[in-house]
Amino acid sequence: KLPLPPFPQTYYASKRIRMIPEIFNGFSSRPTIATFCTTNKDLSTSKCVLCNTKDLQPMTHDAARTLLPQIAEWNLVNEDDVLKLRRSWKVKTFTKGLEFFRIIADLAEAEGHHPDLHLVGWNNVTIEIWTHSVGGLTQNDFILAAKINELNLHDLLRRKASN
Ligand SMILES: C[C@H](O)[C@H](O)[C@H]1CNC2=NC(N)=NC(=O)C2=N1
Repeated sequence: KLPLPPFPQTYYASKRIRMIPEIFNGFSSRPTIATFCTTNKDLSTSKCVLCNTKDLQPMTHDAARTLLPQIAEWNLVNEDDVLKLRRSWKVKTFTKGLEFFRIIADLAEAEGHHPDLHLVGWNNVTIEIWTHSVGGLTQNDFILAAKINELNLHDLLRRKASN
């Protein structure tokens, strides 16, 4: 395994980079040109692709770690070797939790990409996002997470306890 070269910003000059096999070894071997989102704005204004797109492969842990800073408050988890994105919120009431799910459902339907929704202990919402068709993470997951971060869920959420 070659030591991974540092990711100089030049790679993102035109927001299009040649996939470097060593870094994106989860992708098809031949270097492909892909639009690589470089800021949260890019992710939240991108569109999910169909998950049955040919050549869609799970991204490497390193690639996921590189993208993670662009989706504030989301965590990267590894469950039975499946990388997923996870974020939790506290909602004001159980029914506001269901309203939360409704908003997320409309977004997911619009994107054709769907999260796993959990509502536990009446007011704890957790969302997990991963691409089931590839058994791991793809850019779709980061796009959906970025779009969830742009939603104004203020009236559904409990104010953070001011410490
Ligand atoms: C064809 C269409 O893209 C697939 O059925 C979609 C639907 N929503 C999806 N959502 C997620 N998270 N993973 C998938 O693999 C997936 N597949």
